[in-house]
Amino acid sequence: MAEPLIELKGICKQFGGHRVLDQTDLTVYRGEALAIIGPSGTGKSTVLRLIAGLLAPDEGEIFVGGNRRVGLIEDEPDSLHVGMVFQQAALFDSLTVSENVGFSLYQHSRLSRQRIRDLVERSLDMVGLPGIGDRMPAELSGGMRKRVSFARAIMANPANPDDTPDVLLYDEPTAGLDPIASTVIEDLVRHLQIGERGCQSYVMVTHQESTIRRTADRVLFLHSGKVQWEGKTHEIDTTDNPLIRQFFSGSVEGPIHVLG
Ligand SMILES: Nc1ncnc2c1ncn2[C@@H]1O[C@H](COP(=O)(O)OP(=O)(O)OP(=O)(O)O)[C@@H](O)[C@H]1O
Repeated sequence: MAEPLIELKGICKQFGGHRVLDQTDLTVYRGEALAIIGPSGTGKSTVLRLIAGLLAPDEGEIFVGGNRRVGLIEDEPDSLHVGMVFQQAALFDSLTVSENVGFSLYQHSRLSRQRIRDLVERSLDMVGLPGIGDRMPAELSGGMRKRVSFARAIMANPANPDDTPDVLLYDEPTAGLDPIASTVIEDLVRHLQIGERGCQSYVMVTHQESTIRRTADRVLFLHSGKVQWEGKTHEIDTTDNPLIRQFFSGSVEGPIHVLG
């Protein structure tokens, strides 16, 4: 039996009187690649922020590595290192791509500038954007900026192996990317999972079908405040669950109502 890394038990969360999560139970197991999917506004990013300790539940308990979390991550660090890859983070427009990607190492490490530049170039290479380190963010397309943000998010400090997270959270890393750029990121997510010093466990929030199929081993479908379906990724093709059938067919007919 796989070991639970993160457990959400009976979580309720509401915003402005709207209950987004309603007695939600959810477990992330060690070594698994889990996708959380579901219609827009159903609370997927909220779940990631709860897992990350950036948001506190109104009710319920969160266990991280078997320990009950009290408060937010800023109050008390977790016993496990939860890493985040939130690509929406804006780039600094006045810095070059290279300075953006290496920002954290320039600020907080004792590595030489040349070493950081080499690491930055490797990271840019991994997202399929070699040789653009001297450009300014304004010169890039939206999709390129997103990949540069991804390159920044996966920068590791080789002088500090403890940097490797126990679980990584990805919030829509391929949204807005063309199919080929999406494949580059999807392959990279898997590569980061199995690679040397990789992080074996991750939670992926995505709407993109290719990303669900290529990066997840297990899928949770969130709707109306609860996990309504869970299964192995290949089971999304065989289940007769009406929510899954409607979601993957894209039909407006069915139990999921399109938000206006
Ligand atoms: N800080 C907040 N203040 C007010 N409302 C919020 C806040 N965060 C989330 N919400 C609301 O909670 C609901 C769920 O938001 P969330 O971003 O978790 O959904 P999601 O499933 O990730 O959506 P999408 O797929 O569209 O990104 C939405 O109605 C959203 O407007």
